[in-house]
Amino acid sequence: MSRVRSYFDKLKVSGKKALIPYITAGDPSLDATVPMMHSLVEAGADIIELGVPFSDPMADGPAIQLACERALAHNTSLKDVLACVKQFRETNQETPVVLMGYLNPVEVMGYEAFSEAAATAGVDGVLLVDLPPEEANLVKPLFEKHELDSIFLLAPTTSEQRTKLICEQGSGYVYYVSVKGVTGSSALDTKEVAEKVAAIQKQTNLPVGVGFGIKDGETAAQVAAVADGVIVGSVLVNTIAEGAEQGASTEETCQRLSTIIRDMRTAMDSAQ
Ligand SMILES: O=P(O)(O)OC[C@@H](O)[C@@H](O)c1c[nH]c2ccccc12
Repeated sequence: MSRVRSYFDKLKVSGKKALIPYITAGDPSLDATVPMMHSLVEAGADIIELGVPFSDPMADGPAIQLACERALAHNTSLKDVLACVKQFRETNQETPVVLMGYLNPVEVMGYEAFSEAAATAGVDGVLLVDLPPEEANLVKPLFEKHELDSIFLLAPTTSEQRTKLICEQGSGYVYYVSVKGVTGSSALDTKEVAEKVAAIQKQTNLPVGVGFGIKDGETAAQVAAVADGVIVGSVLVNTIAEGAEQGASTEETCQRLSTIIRDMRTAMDSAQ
């Protein structure tokens, strides 16, 4: 069984929900990425979504677009991102790492070469925003061969039929996007999320993670009450950006990220 699935199973036994932070690799620097990953885990993160910077991140709002720009400004490549995962794995073999990005850099590296390199580095799952499940057979056999989970997005507008297909094609977990729009949005409707997640859970045994618009302990706890995982990106990425503007040290930025994650962890656990 994949590290992602067995981690979710373990959480279920202890009655906890997964807290899944997203950061963009290479932002503000490549050197800061691995220390930030470790800090997130120490503060209570369960799975890390590591963003592969891309020049045209069409599903991302301004916060993550700028993070991609900062990372690309010093030439962070897919190879660099994989090197981060490898370095992270030197001292952490438990925390699943999911690469989050767009198809183009993977295509440039080559699907086979990417799958092999990702698995060797210690990546557990891959979410390619612009790879629709209908075209997943391009890469899925390779991901399976290398024991990489394929994670797909479900939107509020996804039909029941397509939800079924996504659940069949996906592994590890499915990602329910809580609102129409881009990352960093603000209007999350917990009631609507609860209904959608329940409908998805009827279709699949895969854990359902929810992301978009979760920015504090309160929203994290509300979502944790109705889903298997809580995914949080822009609030962390904005904190990283602020630190970079103020000339904060990596340590200082790590501490700020820890505070946010710790608050969410506490709120999520006490609400269970
Ligand atoms: O930023 P938010 O609103 O907290 O949502 C998480 C999201 O950023 C992260 O999962 C993510 C980063 N890039 C993406 C692209 C598509 C879907 C999801 C993502």
